[in-house]
Amino acid sequence: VVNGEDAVPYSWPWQVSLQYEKNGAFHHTCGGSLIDPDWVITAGHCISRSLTYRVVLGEYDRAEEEGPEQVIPIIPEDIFVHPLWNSSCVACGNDIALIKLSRSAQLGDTVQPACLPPAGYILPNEAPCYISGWGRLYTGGPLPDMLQQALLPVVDYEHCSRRDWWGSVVKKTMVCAGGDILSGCNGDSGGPLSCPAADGSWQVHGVTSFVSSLGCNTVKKPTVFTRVSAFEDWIKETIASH
Ligand SMILES: C[C@H](NC(=O)[C@H](CCCC[NH3+])NC(=O)C(F)(F)F)C(=O)Nc1ccc(C(F)(F)F)cc1
Repeated sequence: VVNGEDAVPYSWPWQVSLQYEKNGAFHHTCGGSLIDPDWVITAGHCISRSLTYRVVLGEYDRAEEEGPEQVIPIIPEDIFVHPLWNSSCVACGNDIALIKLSRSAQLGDTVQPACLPPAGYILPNEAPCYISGWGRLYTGGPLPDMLQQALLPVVDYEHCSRRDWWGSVVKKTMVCAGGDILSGCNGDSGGPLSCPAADGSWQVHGVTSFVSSLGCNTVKKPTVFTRVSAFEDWIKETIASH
């Protein structure tokens, strides 16, 4: 997250760190969101078939064992990347994946699932949402230890698809947010765009998908998220059948 701030510890209790194993050690590669005690939603581009993954829940400072962490291994067959995701076409969308945990998350003060938005729901322009993650603090910069957050106002499709904004790269199955000095950055992929609902709950409206290859916080290139409300049937189907 570029130009964000340290989150209040455990204030985004659905935020997870998706980590892959390399030479016996695990490394943060993406964010994700707990949406059910057994299921995490992340980005399709976060998954590669050849890697072994684990999920860490109740994480805050990646450099410290603080106590609430729950480290849960992932069985490769329990990763469901959207069938239409094409890794050579991030602009085509469908950048979404579901991960079934090998054991249920223990819910409490530091680990809670987020709600899903109503199917088909479209956020209005300027709606206030938050991005969170352990992605780079600036383009090419380091990964932070503490979870970062930033308030990113939604940029509706009409604005986001303007020629000098994302143009035809952005699709209606995506959500744009931010667009000036605040943005997501590499390593925030797969994490949540969390927006407050009228009833006081938080809904995960976006899965962090891409930023400009010119730089994370490029003016008129807001961070682009997979629009979760466009994939509710697939989410429900996948969870119901596994
Ligand atoms: C460096 C930058 N990386 C990204 O945006 C990667 C996703 C990369 C997926 C493709 N391998 N996502 C992130 O860094 C995220 F944290 F912001 F989500 C990038 O490649 N951006 C980008 C590439 C192509 C297109 C376009 F669709 F236009 F071709 C748009 C953005």
